[in-house]
Amino acid sequence: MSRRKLTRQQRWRVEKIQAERAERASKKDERDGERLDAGEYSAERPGRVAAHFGRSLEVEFVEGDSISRHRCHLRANLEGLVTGDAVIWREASDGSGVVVARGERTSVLERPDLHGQLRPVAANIDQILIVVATEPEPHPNLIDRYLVAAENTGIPPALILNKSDLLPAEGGPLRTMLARYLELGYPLIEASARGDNGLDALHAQLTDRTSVFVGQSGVGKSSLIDKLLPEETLRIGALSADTRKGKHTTTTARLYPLPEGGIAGRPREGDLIDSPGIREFGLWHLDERELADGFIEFRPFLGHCRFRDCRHRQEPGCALLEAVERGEIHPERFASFQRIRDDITAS
Ligand SMILES: Nc1nc2c(ncn2[C@@H]2O[C@H](COP(=O)(O)OP(=O)(O)OP(=O)(O)O)[C@@H](O)[C@H]2O)c(=O)[nH]1
Ligand SMILES: [Zn+2]
Repeated sequence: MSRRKLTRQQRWRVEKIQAERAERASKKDERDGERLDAGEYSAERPGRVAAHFGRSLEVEFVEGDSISRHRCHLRANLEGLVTGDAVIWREASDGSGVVVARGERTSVLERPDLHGQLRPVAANIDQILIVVATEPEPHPNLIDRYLVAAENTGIPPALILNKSDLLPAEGGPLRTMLARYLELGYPLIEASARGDNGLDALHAQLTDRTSVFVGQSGVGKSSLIDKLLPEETLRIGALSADTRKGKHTTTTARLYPLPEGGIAGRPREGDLIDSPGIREFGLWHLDERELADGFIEFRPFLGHCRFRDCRHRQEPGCALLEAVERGEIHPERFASFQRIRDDITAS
């Protein structure tokens, strides 16, 4: 494991300590309602939730090229804010603040909590970057699973083929398979966290958007993020080295500004939201209809089967089966759909 990766894991642990501090500070927060009325806060400003710690938040405030972060607490009636949320906040003279309102969400990523209930973990994400590599080789149907999950959130996905330095000269089976997704209209970027191959294309894909990286362990998400974020950005939020080793911690999703070319001090190019929970993004609570709808090339045929409750197995007049026959749906994608359906209906 790389040294920088350890640093990131420590940082996630440090967030827990911050959360505990915030909890202690929250008692003091109760007095702030009175301070608001007494006019001790600035006028209202737009901001974005950069991290969430128990009862307080870190709000990012962008003014021209300068970005500042402010520990904020919430007005009593504001609940359920997540990283990435647009907010209205007011700053106190000591740089802390209070969040007074939440903006509309354009999208939300959810995952199940300990009780299996879906909870939002991040909001206003513009794209899901699905990272794959030749090594580790993707599990069967893995890419389709990620694509379906992404389609279900309404957030556009793009595919990143990392470790392009390991691709055989003739391309190899993974690249051939990925060409199919390009035909379906999904953006595909070949990149390498070793060297600079594809980095320009990756930066272009990230520009003016809020992105998340997902993908199976070992494909190089951390390595790519290390390339995109300068060291000081990665250290945001780390107050001191963690001393409580081995303690289970819940970690918050974090919003990082991406500077142009990954170089500190350059203007912001886009944003990245990352957390272990987001990386494990998957197919939560999908039913068969949502699954079929997640295969974008199936959509024109859905609702056109002879039987309204067609399950697209062997039914006569099945519009999907006919589309496979005519070559309008790739048989591998259809097989993948069937396999995932069998998995989700078996559980
Ligand atoms: N050859 C090559 N190796 C890479 C590349 N990117 C990452 N690696 C290596 O692949 C291994 C896994 O990379 P990570 O960045 O830790 O992968 P990850 O996706 O973050 O894994 P998790 O943190 O477990 O989710 C490391 O040994 C990296 O050095 C690449 O572009 N080319
Ligand atoms: Zn059918």
